Amino acid sequence: MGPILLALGLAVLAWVVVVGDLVRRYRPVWHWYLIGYPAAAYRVVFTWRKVAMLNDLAVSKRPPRGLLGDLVVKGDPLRPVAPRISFPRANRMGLTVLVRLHAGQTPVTFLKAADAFVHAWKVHAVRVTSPERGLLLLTATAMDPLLRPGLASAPAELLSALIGVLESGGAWVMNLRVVPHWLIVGATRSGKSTLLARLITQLAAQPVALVGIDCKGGMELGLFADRLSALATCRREAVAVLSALVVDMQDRMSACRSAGARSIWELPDKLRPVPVVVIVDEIAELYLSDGTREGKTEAEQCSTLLLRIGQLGAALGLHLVVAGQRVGSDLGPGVTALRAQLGGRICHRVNDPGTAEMTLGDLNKDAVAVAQSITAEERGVAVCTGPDGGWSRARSHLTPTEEAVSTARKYAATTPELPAIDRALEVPEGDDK
Ligand SMILES: Nc1ncnc2c1ncn2[C@@H]1O[C@H](COP(=O)(O)OP(=O)(O)OP(=O)(O)O)[C@@H](O)[C@H]1O
Repeated sequence: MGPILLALGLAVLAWVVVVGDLVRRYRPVWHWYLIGYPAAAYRVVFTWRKVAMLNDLAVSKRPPRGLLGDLVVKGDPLRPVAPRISFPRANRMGLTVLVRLHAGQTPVTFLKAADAFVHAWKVHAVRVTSPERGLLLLTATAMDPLLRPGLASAPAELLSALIGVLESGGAWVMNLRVVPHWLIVGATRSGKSTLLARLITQLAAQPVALVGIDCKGGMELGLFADRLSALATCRREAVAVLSALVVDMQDRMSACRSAGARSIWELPDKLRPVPVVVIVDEIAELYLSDGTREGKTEAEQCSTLLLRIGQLGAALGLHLVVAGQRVGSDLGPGVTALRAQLGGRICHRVNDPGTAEMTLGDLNKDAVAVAQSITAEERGVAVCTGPDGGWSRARSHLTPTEEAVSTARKYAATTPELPAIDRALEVPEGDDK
């Protein structure tokens, strides 16, 4: 009887392990609710006091002094008291815990302890936010939701592009009406071009002019030439295109002034010029000087023109999306000034800490640390800023080049014409050597 029972027990155990593994792989949410959450909740409740003490989250309280007749009884040791927490509440991605702060405590010490929570609770990440004064919300994600991101959805709006999914499972949207200019950085093979392809695919169907500046000979943006209203493939052409855009910007300004409008969006439909999105691939190619006087002048011109569009373009329907492998002050002072105008930031894996710092450091130090921890395997993963000043890890939808190219071709006939730029790009006769 004994060996039969043992064999039966082992068979049941093996079955549970195999089924558990299958559920984890194919139904991760079920696995989380059935197995992951109870174990994590147990860890949160039973490790809370210890983690709080080790990370200076507990406050030392003096026990009440006792009175024994006329004598005050003293001498009890100080008692560390951890802040009170709610019972962990499960959600699809992980769990949340509310913490009631002791008087005098601030969220900063809890932010520093986020890593300690991750290890003690064996979860992927813990975010600390404060929904109201005196309360903290610890949001733990069980596993990296960006490993197998689903498809998010977002309402179709003019100048808005659904790029991918946020770590929270929500839609990652670049809405140029809300955040007019963007800086996208990432080392080689980190996912920049895929993201630009996604952006172009999303904007292609909209009544928007797309202008490409790709000084790597047009290798990247040239693929979408059918849907581009203009494409500059070298710095000389970039100066011509940007100068024409600045002239166009001045025309838009006068149109708004004479109609008493503060932006092109206040103009009547008939008078409203088409919005223009200028996509720059590899910003360094515009700013780095080759040592020649001509190169230096062109770099300075690009810097000044981009800055002008960044400063004045938003209300006039001129938007910048600037991408590059790295941005740093060595590209010249103009790049720091331009960065200040590019309110939207996307930082993929980068090779040097300086680039992550330059991209996100002026907005949020924690975001810099998260961007620096993106690995080479996490292609398409980035830290992006949100419209509310917050930030998140996110992953772009993988848009294959063929799909992006065929979408560009499909909407080629709707490409708005920008004659001023076409004229600027025409090679003057006798200058075609
Ligand atoms: N969101 C994504 N999901 C999955 N894979 C991705 C994603 N984005 C990019 N990749 C993969 O990473 C590879 C490199 O991406 P991409 O060409 O966009 O990088 P890049 O940063 O533009 O590189 P380079 O600077 O060399 O052009 C692509 O071939 C693609 O397969």
